[in-house]
Amino acid sequence: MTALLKVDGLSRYFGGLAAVKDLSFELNAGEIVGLIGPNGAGKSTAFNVISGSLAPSAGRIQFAGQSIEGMRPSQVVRHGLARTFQSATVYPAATVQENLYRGALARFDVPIWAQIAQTASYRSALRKVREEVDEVLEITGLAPYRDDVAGALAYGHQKRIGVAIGLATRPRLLLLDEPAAGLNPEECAEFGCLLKTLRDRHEISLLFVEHHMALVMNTCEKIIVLVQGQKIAQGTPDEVRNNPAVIEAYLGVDEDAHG
Ligand SMILES: Nc1ncnc2c1ncn2[C@@H]1O[C@H](COP(=O)(O)OP(=O)(O)OP(=O)(O)O)[C@@H](O)[C@H]1O
Repeated sequence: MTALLKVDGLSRYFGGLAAVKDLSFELNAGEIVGLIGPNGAGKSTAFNVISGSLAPSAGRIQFAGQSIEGMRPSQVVRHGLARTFQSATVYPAATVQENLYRGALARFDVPIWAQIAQTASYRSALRKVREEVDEVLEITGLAPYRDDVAGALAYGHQKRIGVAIGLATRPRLLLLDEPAAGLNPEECAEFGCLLKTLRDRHEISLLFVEHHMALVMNTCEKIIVLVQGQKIAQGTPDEVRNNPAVIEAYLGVDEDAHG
């Protein structure tokens, strides 16, 4: 099977600090993969480099057989790889629907002046994305809130808008940075269902960073563990859960075991 995403020897330094060091992994089409690790392990940096927000110091990134390292985020999105951010990153004063149009229009190279001037090219792009936005609103359960101002919605819904903006770019792979942060257990379980629906019914592969272990263990078939910028383990939830290096370095050794 050809990998959809292939990360090979990826490093990113900040001065002398190796935030990500020699990271290699593959994600196949249709997989849900979790990237976990303690605070400061390099997860967000890895996301930023893969999605084009940060240039790599070394290494290669292939997406759907094409080299994408060094591309700008807008180019990466057009190749079918989108991401969400830790903060909900919605436009709070815009309606839910307007937020999604911004995501959808990212696929078309319509400059901001053309959007303001409502040129023919902008209106044509809008027509194309209208149905797609409706579909994303349905998938994410946001359809009843389409005309509500995003900033006035509950936090759980705002997090969904972040995901919906990413989906509106019609990605083959969606990178989610801490999608469940701040959600209550019920919202978190619903979120896990949404992720599985995206993969099972809409053929979107997912790579996500998350501290919420129950969500990671219940949703991912493959987990990559980073500690201090380096991959220390990779495997199924059971393999990772039972890996002594992960238990010691990440999950923490049971204090009583020493007593
Ligand atoms: N722009 C930057 N300049 C300098 N150092 C940075 C920068 N971004 C990240 N770092 C450092 O790189 C290391 C990895 O940070 P990163 O945010 O990628 O970790 P993380 O695993 O996402 O952490 P968290 O779970 O807390 O979000 C940390 O030591 C951090 O301080």
